[in-house]
Amino acid sequence: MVATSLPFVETQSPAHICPYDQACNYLEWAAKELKLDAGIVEILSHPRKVVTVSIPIKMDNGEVRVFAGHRVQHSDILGPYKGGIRYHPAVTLREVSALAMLMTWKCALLGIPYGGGKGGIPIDPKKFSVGELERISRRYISELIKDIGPSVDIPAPDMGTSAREMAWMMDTYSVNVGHSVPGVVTGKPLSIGGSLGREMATGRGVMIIVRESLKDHGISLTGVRIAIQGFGNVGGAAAELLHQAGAKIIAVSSGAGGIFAEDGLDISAVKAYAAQNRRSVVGFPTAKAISNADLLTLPCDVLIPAALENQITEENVHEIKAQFIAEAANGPVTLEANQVLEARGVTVLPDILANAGGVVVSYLEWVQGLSYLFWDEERVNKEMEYLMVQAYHKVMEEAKTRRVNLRLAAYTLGVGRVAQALTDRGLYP
Ligand SMILES: NC(=O)c1ccc[n+]([C@@H]2O[C@H](COP(=O)([O-])OP(=O)(O)OC[C@H]3O[C@@H](n4cnc5c(N)ncnc54)[C@H](O)[C@@H]3O)[C@@H](O)[C@H]2O)c1
Ligand SMILES: N[C@@H](CCC(=O)O)C(=O)O
Repeated sequence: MVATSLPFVETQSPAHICPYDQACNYLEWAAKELKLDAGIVEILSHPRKVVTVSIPIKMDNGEVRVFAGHRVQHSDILGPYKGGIRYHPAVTLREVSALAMLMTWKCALLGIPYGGGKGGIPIDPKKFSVGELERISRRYISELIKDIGPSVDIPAPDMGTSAREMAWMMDTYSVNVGHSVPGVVTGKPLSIGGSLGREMATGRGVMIIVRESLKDHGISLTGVRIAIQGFGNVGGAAAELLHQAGAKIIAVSSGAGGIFAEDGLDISAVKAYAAQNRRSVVGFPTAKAISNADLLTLPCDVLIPAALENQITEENVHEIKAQFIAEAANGPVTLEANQVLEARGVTVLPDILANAGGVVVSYLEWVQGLSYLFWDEERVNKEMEYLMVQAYHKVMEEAKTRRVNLRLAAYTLGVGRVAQALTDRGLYP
């Protein structure tokens, strides 16, 4: 086992599976296959910088509350740290650290010039007013002014955040440094240098990877039965695009539960319903109610977990009936469950490939901003599709050459690129 202790004191993750240990197990697995030097693995199993700040905020009722805000910078060997900021009650420093590490491998796998980072605040955004969320976001980023920047660390949306928070963060950073710096975050609104196509990008990438994998198995998307856990930025967009491509979306869910329709859901109607119901799909008429746990075990062709990590574990893996699993979320399948699924012949499309469309278009947004030249949506989608399909084929080829499953293939490519760069750069001093 590689050392998985983080250089700070931290309470254990509330989930029984520690996400950071899980991330280190994946790294160790890839390192063994690549026969990496133990020193390289030791370096890569620790984040380069871990920052936790206090965020004191005056609530709407006048009360002062203090929140913790994390930013973990895992590696900048290949370029500036890159990764989203999550607002969710289950956020812990260990979770953010694990997600930062995943970003390093994801960017390396896609061949985009970034390292990996992640941020998070353990709050449920639904329980705060817009004004409170704005003050939290602005104070959080103002505490991180010295740690981020367009060539240092570039945040983006993740669970519980969107273009709105990115605009507040970009503005706060710009005001603090004294001039406008659009490149400090990606996933911004179009009005301040965002990219066309970014909002749907992660879902579009999921659709592309599912389509390519089905194609390799001689299956077309038409009529394929798909269940999707999570109906937010990623799950909602994936549902819409897969539905448009002819697939039958039989179930979707939000945090409080899901909905199921044997003959397929009308995704535009579900979207409209969720928009009116604080982004919840619960209670959608003409569909049956279903729990988030039962959604995962529905008989379907493709299962897309698009919410939290550790959803498919040793406990429920034997009940999973889908033949394809596309990890739209980060880390939804544990290593043990992954091995059981692979042994059963289930195709697991790993997160660092399947959900990379978001960071790819973040990269395209950053490139457009730096060159002061903005593209139409068709061009953005085309460039993203090219990078995603290219990465998909590289993973397939790697899996074939090494005779390993797709997750290990994706990891050997991602980890291998970072390890090579680390070796070439050498260790200072
Ligand atoms: N936003 C991006 O660009 C992006 C890119 C790559 C990967 N991801 C990953 O995709 C996942 C979803 O992110 P998002 O941006 O769509 O977030 P989001 O906040 O827009 O949506 C999250 C969805 O999950 C649901 N949810 C929350 N808690 C849940 C629970 N306990 N069980 C089931 N569902 C629950 C929410 O109701 C919502 O429908 C995360 O793992 C994130 O890291 C996001
Ligand atoms: N949060 C997203 C997007 C990151 C980005 O665009 O920087 C992810 O996990 O990939």
